[in-house]
Amino acid sequence: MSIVPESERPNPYSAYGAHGSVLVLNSGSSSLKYQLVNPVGGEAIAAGIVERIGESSGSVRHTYAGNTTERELEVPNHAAALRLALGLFDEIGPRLADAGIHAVGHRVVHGGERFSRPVVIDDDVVAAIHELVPLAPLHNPANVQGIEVARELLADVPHVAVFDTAFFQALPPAAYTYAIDRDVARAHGVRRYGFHGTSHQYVAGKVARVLGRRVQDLNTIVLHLGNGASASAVRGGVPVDTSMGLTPLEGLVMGTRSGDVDPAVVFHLARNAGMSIDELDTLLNKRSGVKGLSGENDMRQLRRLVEEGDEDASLAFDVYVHRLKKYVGAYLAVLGRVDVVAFTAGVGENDARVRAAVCSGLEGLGIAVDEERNAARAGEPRIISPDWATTLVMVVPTMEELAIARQCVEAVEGLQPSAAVPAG
Ligand SMILES: Nc1ncnc2c1ncn2[C@@H]1O[C@H](COP(=O)(O)OP(=O)(O)O)[C@@H](O)[C@H]1O
Ligand SMILES: CC(=O)OP(=O)(O)O
Ligand SMILES: [Mg+2]
Repeated sequence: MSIVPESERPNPYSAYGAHGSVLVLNSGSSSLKYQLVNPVGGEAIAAGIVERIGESSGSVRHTYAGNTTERELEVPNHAAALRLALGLFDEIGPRLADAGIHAVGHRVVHGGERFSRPVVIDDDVVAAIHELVPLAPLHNPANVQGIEVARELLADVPHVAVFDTAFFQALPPAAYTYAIDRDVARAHGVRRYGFHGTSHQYVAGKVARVLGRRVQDLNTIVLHLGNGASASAVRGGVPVDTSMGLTPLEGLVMGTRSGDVDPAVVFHLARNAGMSIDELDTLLNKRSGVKGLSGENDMRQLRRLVEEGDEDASLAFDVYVHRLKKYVGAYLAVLGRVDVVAFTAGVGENDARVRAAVCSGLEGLGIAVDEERNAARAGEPRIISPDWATTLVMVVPTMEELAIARQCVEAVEGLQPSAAVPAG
């Protein structure tokens, strides 16, 4: 299989021609990323990020027409962050009133069992997202704040919620069920939901599109390696397993999150270290992962420490890679046949060393990376495995904002969702 040139790929979204731009808002636990996107061509018209929300020294960066404006300032909460961002559109451009905004798309992290596709937001949807706060205490409160302020400031356009969990609502019961007392589990919504679904779905679809294949014919392992990180096994466009669970804590080792641990670690520390539930939550979500092991959560800094011979950093890197390799092996077994392993997100797209380490030793399974192809840098999807490999290893930049923008148009227009259509 090889890459089909962009000019020869049909654009299934050209029918969206009439729909102007979509403002996409992605509220994280301490940041707000935003992008004004053209859903047809896919380009970002303007983009920005507000960081360190709730801390004493926050910052904002806004890019429009090739110019980037940066400011340091205190941003007390997500509502203030959004007012700040929208103010920058009017100050620096493009003016919101002139931007042809067709809809506002909100990334919502937890949609529970209720939402398996994007929905146009009304008061009932806001209440439902609020009800899911206990399942996503780090993410859903910020999402609700973002939605409330955006609906107030951009009252004339439809707002759409696009859920990280939606794609994974198609997981089979064997993959989403925890083997615990079924009555307790049902009463409290305890099951695996999966996250980063917009990215996993986009990348699985994009792989098919750039290879000129039907997504229905491909089995793909997607490795979304950002600050949060997750793996998925996708058979014919449908997810059959993923590494995150009830919350985005399970699975891979992440920047600050532990990923899989024996749940008895929690009981042990509660009983013997006197730690409270909130302290344990903070320990596993914010003081663990590669940061917990090395002091650094940013992969670039971690790699610098490894190169300086820091032993803690080396162990952190090895633990990170070991966990990833285990998930690749597990998903090979789940899928039976794997056509593509696709790396995406900040680490997956940029860190050749991580990709090489994850694939090393897998030659017997038909998986390998070619050193030269792996080292090449490009913003486009590409193949990095050698010609002899039976599984393609690819780097596929994720475009969550574009995927959200397109799902927004589909929800507003009542179009067939693009779930099975190769996106992008
Ligand atoms: N050139 C690079 N090499 C290695 N890691 C990188 C590089 N650029 C970004 N990253 C890593 O990507 C991560 C952030 O990825 P991103 O997908 O933006 O995450 P999130 O959306 O969760 O904030 C950081 O850990 C950062 O270290
Ligand atoms: C769900 C999740 O982990 O999101 P993020 O990677 O943005 O923290
Ligand atoms: Mg991300």
